[in-house]
Amino acid sequence: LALLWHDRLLKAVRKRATRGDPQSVISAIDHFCRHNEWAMNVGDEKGSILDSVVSEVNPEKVLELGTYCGYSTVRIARLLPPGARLITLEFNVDYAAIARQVIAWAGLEDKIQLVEGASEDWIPRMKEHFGIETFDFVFLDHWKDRYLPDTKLMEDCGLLRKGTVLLADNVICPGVPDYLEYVRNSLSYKSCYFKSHLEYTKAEDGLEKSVFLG
Ligand SMILES: O=C(NC/C=C/[C@H]1O[C@@H](n2ccc(=O)cc2)[C@H](O)[C@@H]1O)c1cc([N+](=O)[O-])cc(O)c1O
Ligand SMILES: [Mg+2]
Repeated sequence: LALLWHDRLLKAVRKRATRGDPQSVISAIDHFCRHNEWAMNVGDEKGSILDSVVSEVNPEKVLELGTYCGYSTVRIARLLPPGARLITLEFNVDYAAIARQVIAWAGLEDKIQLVEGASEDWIPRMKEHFGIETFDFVFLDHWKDRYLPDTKLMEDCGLLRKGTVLLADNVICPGVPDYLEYVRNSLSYKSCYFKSHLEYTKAEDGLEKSVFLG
């Protein structure tokens, strides 16, 4: 059933969005999720906060944990400077297949590398497999119980440098209490909360921006 729903999402994108126009892909997904069937994309309201943080950081190397349908992948990649690269990790093969088509429709394939597998397996391989020393920006939007262990894993693998920005979705709903407690109390991070709403609803949710201090 999930796959059928995702096919309807793809049809909506193909119908409403213009090939090669990322903004129209974003609007098409938001329209579908607001008027047809809710989905756990970061959405338009939190998405514009994401946009402003990405524009401020202007990153060369980006890691996204949790591609899902590729909505935030397209949102981020459309703002990246030429030559910048986004690696996005997706565990579910069905979601990955949808995301690849969404990314292709937006015309952003050459900026994005979608990797299928678990974050804990791929984070330790960023250097030898992708030649990545450190990331400038990380967007966390995957399983909520993985935010903290994966952040510690990125630290241990030396993938964070002084000034790397972590931006975490859903810090209120569904919530990531252990991650929040860590980044807000650790001396290695400067953290701040951007209050917003859960995608396509009136419930509170927000993004936590945490700068690694080295
Ligand atoms: O649960 C949520 N997100 C979990 C996302 C998980 C995604 O991350 C991938 N992944 C990729 C790599 C991995 O290693 C593990 C999973 C999974 O295959 C899935 O595509 C969520 C829930 C609500 N909600 O309102 O309930 C709202 C949101 O914005 C959410 O993000
Ligand atoms: Mg989310």
